[in-house]
Amino acid sequence: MMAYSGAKEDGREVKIYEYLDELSTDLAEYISELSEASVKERGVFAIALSGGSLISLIRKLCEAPYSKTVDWSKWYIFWVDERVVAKNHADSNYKLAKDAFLSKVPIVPSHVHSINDTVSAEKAAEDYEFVIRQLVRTRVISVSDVSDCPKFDLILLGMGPDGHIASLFPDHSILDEKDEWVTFVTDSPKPPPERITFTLPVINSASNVAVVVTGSSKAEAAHLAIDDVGPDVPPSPAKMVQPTKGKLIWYLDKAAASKLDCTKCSE
Ligand SMILES: O=C(O)[C@H](O)[C@@H](O)[C@H](O)[C@H](O)COP(=O)(O)O
Repeated sequence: MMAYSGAKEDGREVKIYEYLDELSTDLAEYISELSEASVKERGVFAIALSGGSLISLIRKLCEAPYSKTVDWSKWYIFWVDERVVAKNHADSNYKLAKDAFLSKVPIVPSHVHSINDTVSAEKAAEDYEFVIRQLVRTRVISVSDVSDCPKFDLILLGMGPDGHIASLFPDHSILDEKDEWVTFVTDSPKPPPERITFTLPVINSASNVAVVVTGSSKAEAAHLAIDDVGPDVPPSPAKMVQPTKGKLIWYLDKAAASKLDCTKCSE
């Protein structure tokens, strides 16, 4: 049973689940509904994945009914962030998604847009932005009418205990990046150090963003990102996820939600 689902004043929704199994069932249903709506509206579904625990939480999409009901041929896959390692390396977000998800559903191989793993982080970010530009031009990826940024149908994020999302880490100058769509870091505090990442303007231009957070190690970061903690606490990267026109949903398990202020959470 879901413990709590509440819409906040600013259009965000926070969903809290007693059991991981329920969270992942609901998440699969949510993704399949967005896919259906997007295919109906635009003929395609452009989704960007992160790495980490998120991937195992979307695994139900590979099972019935979704394995059969989702229009996989219309899916285009991107990575919100990627570690700059070979695609067959254990640290690769591509490999993680491929092994646990993409290889189990009939996605068209040419619709899977992973990074160039043979070049530097800087060049990989540049190449990836170029790929995205081409697909915006042909409207495989929609475009935001407010920011000129790509408008992904869905961006899926995890969050670290330090409040990072994608490869946007706290107190990093990358958080101020306004011009690039995809940028790089060579000093990630979470290994491996070299990564490429979507920038905040791209994340905040998406039609839908879901932040999926589980486990007690993330409870404090979830509280700081979701609750109103006043102007004295500098916003974490996760708090800076505020889609301009899109919809934001937080999917939390009970442990990750254990430090939220919300009074209704225990109802
Ligand atoms: O490449 C990465 O490291 C991920 O894309 C990263 O942004 C991840 O989503 C968070 O670190 C949460 O990871 P966990 O859910 O595994 O804690």
